[in-house]
Amino acid sequence: MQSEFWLERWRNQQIGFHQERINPHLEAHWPALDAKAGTRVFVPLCGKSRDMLWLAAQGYRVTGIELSPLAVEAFFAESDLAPTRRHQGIFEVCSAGEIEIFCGDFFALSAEDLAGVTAVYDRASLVALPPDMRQRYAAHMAHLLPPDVQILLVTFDYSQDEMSGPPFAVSEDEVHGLYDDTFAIRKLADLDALAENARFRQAGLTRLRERVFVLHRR
Ligand SMILES: C[S@@+](CC[C@H](N)C(=O)[O-])C[C@H]1O[C@@H](n2cnc3c(N)ncnc32)[C@H](O)[C@@H]1O
Repeated sequence: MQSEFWLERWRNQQIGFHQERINPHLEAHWPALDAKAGTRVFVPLCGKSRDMLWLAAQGYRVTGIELSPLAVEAFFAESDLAPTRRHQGIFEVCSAGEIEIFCGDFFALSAEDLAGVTAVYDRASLVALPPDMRQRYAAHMAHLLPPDVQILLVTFDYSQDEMSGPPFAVSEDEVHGLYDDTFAIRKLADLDALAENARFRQAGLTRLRERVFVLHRR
């Protein structure tokens, strides 16, 4: 999926994925990871997710990455935070308090950029990418992340024939195919999400599963 697709989405404010409330799966399942407060949590493809505020409030240092500068600016403005700016390699990094957001392409991050990360919160990131990019995403994630890292992964699954993504359908088998070599995977929740997602019903979906996994680095 081209970067321009997402930049355009943000320019046109087509951001139906954004949630005003903290994601309930994050609140419910974060304790399944034993990430120590004070350590660093990575939020890939973070948009302007308010979940970063929740993680910071739990005592973590939060590092996001987001392609769209509009999303990064909106995050800090809507959180009443005035970010400072620095350059790290090719990235502009905006930070305020315990939250920093790298503005740019996830695939350009290096392992040095994520040194010390103990946990990852991936909601609507894997499902934002088409199949070939999901392979690259999982491989890059495994390359980037330190040993002993854990991931809380939230995915959607439906019949891809009923709707073209994003969000793309990511099956349980695909999660295993992407990560089995590098992570031990445990499913924490498997929910019928159609009732509470009117926009997906209107798009024609007849089935929508939302799944939550915890992944531990092998
Ligand atoms: C479906 S949204 C999810 C945002 C966020 N995780 C949330 O829960 O609200 C996907 C986000 O990924 C960003 N994105 C897409 N490709 C990216 C890339 N290669 N590097 C960094 N960000 C990217 C998009 O701009 C968009 O904000």
